[in-house]
Amino acid sequence: MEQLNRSISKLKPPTKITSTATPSSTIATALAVAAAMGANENTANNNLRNNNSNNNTAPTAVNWACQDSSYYKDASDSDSTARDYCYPCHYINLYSHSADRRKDCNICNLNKDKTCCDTSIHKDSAIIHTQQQHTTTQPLCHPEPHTSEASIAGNAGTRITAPNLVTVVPMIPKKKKRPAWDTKGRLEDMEELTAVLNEQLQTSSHNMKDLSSKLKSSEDQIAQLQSFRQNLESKVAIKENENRTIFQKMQHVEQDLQTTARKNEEEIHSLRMQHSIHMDQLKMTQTRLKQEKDSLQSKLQSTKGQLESQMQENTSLRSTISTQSANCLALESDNRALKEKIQRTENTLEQRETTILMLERKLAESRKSVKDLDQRIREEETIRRRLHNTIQELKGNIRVFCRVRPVSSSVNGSKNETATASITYPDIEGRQIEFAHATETATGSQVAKAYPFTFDRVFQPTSTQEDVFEEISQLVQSALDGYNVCIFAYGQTGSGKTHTMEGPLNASAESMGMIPRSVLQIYENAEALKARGWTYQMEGQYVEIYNETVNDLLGNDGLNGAKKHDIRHADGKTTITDITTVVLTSPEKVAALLKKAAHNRSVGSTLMNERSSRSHCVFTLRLSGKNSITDESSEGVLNLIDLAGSERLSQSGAKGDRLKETQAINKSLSALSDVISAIANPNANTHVPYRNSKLTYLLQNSLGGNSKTLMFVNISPLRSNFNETLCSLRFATKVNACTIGTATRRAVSK
Ligand SMILES: Nc1ncnc2c1ncn2[C@@H]1O[C@H](COP(=O)(O)OP(=O)(O)OP(=O)(O)O)[C@@H](O)[C@H]1O
Repeated sequence: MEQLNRSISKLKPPTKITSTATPSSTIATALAVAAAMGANENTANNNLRNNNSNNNTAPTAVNWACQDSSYYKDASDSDSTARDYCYPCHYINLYSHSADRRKDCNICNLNKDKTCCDTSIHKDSAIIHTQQQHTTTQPLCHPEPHTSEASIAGNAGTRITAPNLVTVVPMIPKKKKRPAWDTKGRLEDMEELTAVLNEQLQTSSHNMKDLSSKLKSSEDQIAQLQSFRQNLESKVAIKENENRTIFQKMQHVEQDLQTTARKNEEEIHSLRMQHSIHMDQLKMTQTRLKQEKDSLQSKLQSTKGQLESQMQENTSLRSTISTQSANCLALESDNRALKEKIQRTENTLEQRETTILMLERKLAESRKSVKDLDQRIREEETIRRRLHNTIQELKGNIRVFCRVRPVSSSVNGSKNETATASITYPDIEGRQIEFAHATETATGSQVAKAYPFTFDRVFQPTSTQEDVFEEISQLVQSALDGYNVCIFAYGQTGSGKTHTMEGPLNASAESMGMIPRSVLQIYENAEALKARGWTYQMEGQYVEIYNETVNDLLGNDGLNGAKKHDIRHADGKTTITDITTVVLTSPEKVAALLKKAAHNRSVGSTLMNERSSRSHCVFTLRLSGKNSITDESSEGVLNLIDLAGSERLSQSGAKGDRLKETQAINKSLSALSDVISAIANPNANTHVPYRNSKLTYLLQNSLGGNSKTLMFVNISPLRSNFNETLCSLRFATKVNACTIGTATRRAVSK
């Protein structure tokens, strides 16, 4: 059986039905063959019974379908796809092998829920289940043809009747074999057998008739089936056409698909490229993000640390807040107390406001009186200036101060050279100085002789720059008031003229000379006078007279007559051509000016000290004042002069250029002496020889009758310098004896 099943399952399903044999004809043929071959009737009967019993297993389920269930899908088959057709007979397995659902009817293409042309085809699910079981458990093709209940679509009304297979063939009784000698008995058995066989023959004839009629009906059925087959073939042809069309369509679709696939491949390729680029970018981004992540993590760590510290701080702040809350309560109570206090204060304030109003009235009155007082001060300022001038006049318009320089610690030499002269200061007012010097008489004996001198002021070696300036500050004030003031230092080389007028290089506040101190005082006084309506403009010039040549110490052209400068006088004013004039707006600017002058003097000669002692230096400060209240104006000039050393030619032993220098110096100093003598002469018609030297010509307006002049005579305390000191003191006495006219103020009152 299994072998048969396997061989059947190997059969390829035919596309067309080629055999017209039906299952019923197969059965009849089987019976006929069995009979013809004299096969044991028991075997034939058993086959029939088996078939009947098989038929009984699923009598209804197989009525409408091919009974050769071996062509149907066995449940155990690995191919799980259910077959729709019985391929050999082309009958239709209407049902799916799935037990829980029914497929569409393959004949009418309608499912059970719709009306089929032959409703008998469709069975309920229970029957299908039975069919299922039958199909899976019955491998052989059922001998039964389609039942009378079954019908084929397209052949509705034609029913195929099942053959009657229950006609029983009489059985041949079994008898004991008779011995050979029992001829009668054997004859009787033969007769009996003949009767049975006759009966069987009759029955078989009868069956033959039935079978013939059955054959006829089967042939009808075959005819029906053939027409059904033709019907199906035409359907198949239509389907094949449809298949071809579908196939062509499929080819088109395939081509389209291939084109699309190529396009897709290209797209995929470009997408892959993009993808790789994106991947690279993503990797870079990933790296960057990783770095950012790392930095963020480190930041997070630090932030966590900060957070923790802030939390700690928070905790401490909370405790502070609780403390502060307590303090706040205390403060609130204080606040209440303060409010009460404020209320009391406000009351007091109101009283004070009344007082303030009263005071404001008084203030207005006071302001008026202050204004009056200011007016009086201005008037008194004018009076002060007049009185100041009167005092200066009383002191004398030409005054002489003597200053003895201290013995320098750096002085080296023999004992005679470093020995100091015998100097005394007899009066307590500080106006007298007396030298005691031993002189040889005609007899050769040594006689001590006294040389007393009296000046307006004598400064001892211990006197400071401040002491000296205190005495001349009144004259400086006169320049601010609009007078011409001339202060010059006279004396031998090294007697301290430059120290007195300028001070040492890089001087401190204490060691500053008369020039910087005068400028500072002028600035201070000018500032103070601003309150009284005075504003001043200051201009500075610094020139050197060397060998009767005027050099500009503030210019950039160098010295030694690089540029020729002429002295001019006009309208009581002295000017020098091509000279540098610096507007002085602050004391610092004056300091810079002095520094530049010192630099120019130093570059003028490699032997700076030599040159400085051989030239006259004149610093001129012009002061133009204007009073915006009184509309007054004033123009004063302050000349501060460091004269060249006054060595006597006979004693200096100079030769060559030094001789020429000394001659020029002596000439100019002698001219100065002559000018002062002429000015001091009471005869008004006396000629004043200003033009005899560049120095006197330059100082013409400062030495004249309308100026205030102060001469420092600087002397050395050394005995070795006694003769020169004596000469200087005698010249100073001569100057001091002069009485020059009253100085006039260059002021305009409008
Ligand atoms: N009153 C003083 N106190 C301290 N030192 C002084 C005083 N007078 C002069 N000297 C010092 O004596 C030296 C010479 O002084 P200074 O150069 O002022 O003399 P001078 O008369 O200007 O000489 P020259 O005619 O050569 O220019 C300087 O070193 C200076 O510091």
